[in-house]
Amino acid sequence: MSMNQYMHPRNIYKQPPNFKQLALDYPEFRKYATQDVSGKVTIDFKNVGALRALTCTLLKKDFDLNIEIPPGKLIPTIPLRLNYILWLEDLLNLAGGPPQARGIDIGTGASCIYPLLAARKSQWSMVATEIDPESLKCATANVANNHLEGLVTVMGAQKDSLLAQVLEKFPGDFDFCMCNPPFFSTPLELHPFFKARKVKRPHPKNAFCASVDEVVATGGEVSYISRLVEESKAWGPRVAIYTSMVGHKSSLPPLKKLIREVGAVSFKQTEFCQGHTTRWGLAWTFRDVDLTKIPDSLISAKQKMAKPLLYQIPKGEDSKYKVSVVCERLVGVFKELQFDFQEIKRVRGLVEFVVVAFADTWSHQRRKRREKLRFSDGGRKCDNNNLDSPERGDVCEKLAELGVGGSPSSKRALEEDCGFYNAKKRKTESDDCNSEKIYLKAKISVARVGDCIGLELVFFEGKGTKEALHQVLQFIKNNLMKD
Ligand SMILES: C[S@@+](CC[C@H](N)C(=O)[O-])C[C@H]1O[C@@H](n2cnc3c(N)ncnc32)[C@H](O)[C@@H]1O
Repeated sequence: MSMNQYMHPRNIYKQPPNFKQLALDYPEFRKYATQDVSGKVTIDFKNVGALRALTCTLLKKDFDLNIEIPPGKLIPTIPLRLNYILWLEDLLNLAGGPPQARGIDIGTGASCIYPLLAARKSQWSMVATEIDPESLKCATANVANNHLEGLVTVMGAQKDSLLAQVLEKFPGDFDFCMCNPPFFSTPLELHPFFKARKVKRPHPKNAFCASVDEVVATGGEVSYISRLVEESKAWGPRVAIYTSMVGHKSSLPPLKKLIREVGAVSFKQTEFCQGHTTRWGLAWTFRDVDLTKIPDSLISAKQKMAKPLLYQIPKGEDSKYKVSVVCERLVGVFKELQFDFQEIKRVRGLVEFVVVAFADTWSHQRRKRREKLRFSDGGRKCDNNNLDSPERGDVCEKLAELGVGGSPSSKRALEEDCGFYNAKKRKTESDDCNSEKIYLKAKISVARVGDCIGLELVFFEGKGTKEALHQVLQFIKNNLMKD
């Protein structure tokens, strides 16, 4: 499935480029364009020349940038690169940075894509580093050809350092740093067999268009970005927001752990989607900025489609095992937790509520309950819902299929994508805005499925993140049907 719909909301390539028009307007692109019997114009994505022409043409058409990419060097996909720049814009707005930000691009490549886009699109001033002499030469030429030397400085770099060489050479603070690291640890990983790591995952559709040195580094991206995180610890607030792209989902947990360990104040994770490719972005800061506060409207549709939490209410006495009784008790729980709540739908076998919490009113109660259990029940976990029961699986599956109350159809699990860590909470003007005060907003539905009753909880927004919803579900499990 193409994931263009999940691109950043401001990405102009959410609407795919019109290849027919590109072929009419740009002779270099036309060379690679073919028309099928239905009149549809396309290119061969396995042809490196066609990919290079597409990238150069889009840069020319949409950003008035003229770039050269030598044979064998990485050809950047523009929609994905633009996703990263737009996310940086959001982060910088959050940090109250100046409109003309000052940034560092680590490993800019022959195209110098990020600094050129940043300078042309947003007038940011950029220092770009590169270790490969040929790429360095080409990046410098690309900047000059576009008359952007006033905003972009390209500098040769040493392999053993990522940030130090820039921060030692250029005084003053930077608003951000960015990095598209070499994702792989060995050239073997570039083989299509390894790239299609999962049975269900299709083989890459595009030609491989980079040199091995550009995309392979000892230890792969985890080691590379870990170096960046370690270096960021040394430079702390000299750079307002440190960021990196991440190529593999499996790299996120160790990196987030390290970000926590080096004492970042807050961090944020995002997804960059384009075509059949998903990449991730990590941002962290040592300044007093809460990166988790990216406004909801800017979170991609995919992130909003959080996987709902499902729970089958264990069967008890017949007279109490009714949707109406469960709802009554649920309302009791909402009141106990001081939720603002509203019933938004009631049809046969289905009731939906929207609930809003302005503080965590459940954690203490969980602790007290756990303690009570430890003494009364020998520490056995009180979860009368048998997680291994096949029946439970069926009901949850059914609930998910039903998409109770229009819940998201996507079943892809989403990771916790932000953290508060040591956030030094400071009252700001925006704290007075109501939505900023929301700790948790969610939809909670009660539905009958066959002869069972299930709950579905969907996270909407709130500082408590999805973690808070997990905790609320746990509270409901522990309290809903108790007498
Ligand atoms: C995956 S490429 C990214 C190129 C470009 N930023 C892009 O997104 O298309 C990684 C680049 O980082 C460069 N590189 C690797 N280690 C580096 C280091 N320590 N300092 C600066 N550049 C480095 C490589 O030569 C390569 O050009």
